[in-house]
Amino acid sequence: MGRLVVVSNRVTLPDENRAGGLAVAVHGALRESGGLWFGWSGRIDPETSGQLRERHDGNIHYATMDLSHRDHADYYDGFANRTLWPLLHFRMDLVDYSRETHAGYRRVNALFAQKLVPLLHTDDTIWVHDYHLIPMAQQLRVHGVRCRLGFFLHVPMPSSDLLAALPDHARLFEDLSSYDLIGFQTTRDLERFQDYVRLFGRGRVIRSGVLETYGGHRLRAGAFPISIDTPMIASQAAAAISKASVRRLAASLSRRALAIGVDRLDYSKGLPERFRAFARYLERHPGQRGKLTYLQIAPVSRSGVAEYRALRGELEQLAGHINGGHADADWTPMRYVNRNYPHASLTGFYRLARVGLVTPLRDGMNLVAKEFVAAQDPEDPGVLVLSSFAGAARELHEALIVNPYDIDGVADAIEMAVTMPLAERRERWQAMMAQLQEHDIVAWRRDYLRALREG
Ligand SMILES: O=P(O)(O)OC[C@H]1O[C@H](O[C@H]2O[C@H](CO)[C@@H](O)[C@H](O)[C@H]2O)[C@H](O)[C@@H](O)[C@@H]1O
Ligand SMILES: O=c1ccn([C@@H]2O[C@H](COP(=O)(O)OP(=O)(O)O)[C@@H](O)[C@H]2O)c(=O)[nH]1
Repeated sequence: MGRLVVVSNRVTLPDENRAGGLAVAVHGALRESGGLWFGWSGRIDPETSGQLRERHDGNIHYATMDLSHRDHADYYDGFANRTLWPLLHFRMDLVDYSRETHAGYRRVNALFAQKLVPLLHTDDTIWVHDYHLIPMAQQLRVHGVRCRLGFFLHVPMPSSDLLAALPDHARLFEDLSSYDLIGFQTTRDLERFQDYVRLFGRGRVIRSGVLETYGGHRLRAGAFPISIDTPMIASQAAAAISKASVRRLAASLSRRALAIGVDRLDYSKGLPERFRAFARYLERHPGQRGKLTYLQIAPVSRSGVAEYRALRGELEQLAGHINGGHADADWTPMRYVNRNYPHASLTGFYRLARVGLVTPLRDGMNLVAKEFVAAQDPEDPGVLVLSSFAGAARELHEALIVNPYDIDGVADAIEMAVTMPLAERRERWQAMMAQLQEHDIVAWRRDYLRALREG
């Protein structure tokens, strides 16, 4: 069997610590099988842009490239994160389309393909990740690459009417037909894509999972829910309890219960709504006053995009307002932190928490939801409050499933989580943990690559 070559916008180099589920999951998959990981280094440097940097660590070969200011502005901040990201998260109101950034997106995809081709072997299996790189396969085919080529979309696939509102949508989605297999997070995403192919994409759904595009090309598509390294997170969390950062957090709570949220600072994560729901919980349940501290970790993300900067300002105001209105001399209801924490500390924080708050307005999967469950103490597990609009809700049925737009409903779910009897907490946790033990990161990688290689 040939090598695995992973291509993603962002490559996380050894010893780098960056928030983001894709990097965590891809790294886990590559560590297991070995192979090449190719993509952007995360650096913008006009002097070195376009130059390939290579490095080996264990069984992983890393090849990365810096970007120029213009490429970064057009491709990453522009078309990927100001056009595709809001579109794919059902936020038509935030979509900003320009032909210039669209051209930049195609230019960087072509550049990536050109740099990757000399590194390829004929029997490689190439696995391209996410919305940044939709045209990548088509570009590689132009260079004569005949390897099996798969694509995985980490974010939601929205309703077909939204996709069809994108100028030049047919060209973009026809580019997908150069892949052999397209993977989605959930069957809902797959179904919505099939609707698009039938209604607007000038193609045919031969049967679920087998499509014929305009021009008669056949390709396969399927749902492959991404997951976590469940046993690793469980043992990391148990060990993390003795880490200094985790002990300090535990001591600072003065025996109060902890609610935790961990999200990139992104409008898809529903943070303003969550903050309001926490305030509503304090108002609707005065008997709970002083019993729960809410820690929100929200590392800054995509700060080159105006909407993200505006969100940061809004959250600072809201957090200040909530604490100003509800704090006591000896208790601050919420702690709001923009730092990025290493995974090992986070798993210890999750284990300390009675409540995990995962309430995105839309999310492809949300690995934090899964990590929170895997990190719990089996004898005294915490409760997950989970948005029905996260991909993870398709699997974690025993969480308290909420509609993140229903502020009263989320407030009451927080109260229910805090007061839930131990027997019910254990029952819910065991069911979710069993799911995560069976469907872990190894299964995700195995199922996807088997489908890609065998198809
Ligand atoms: O690279 P960034 O721009 O800093 O963003 C980080 C990642 O965010 C998104 O993650 C998605 O993938 C997760 C794993 O499948 C999934 O759980 C989550 O729901 C998605 O939002 C983005 O799709 C990635 O490309 C970014 O690397
Ligand atoms: O300070 C932080 C915040 C988040 N994460 C990790 O970033 C990932 C976030 O993935 P998720 O799927 O929840 O959302 P995304 O950010 O990819 O949209 C998870 O593995 C988190 O543990 C981290 O390592 N440090």
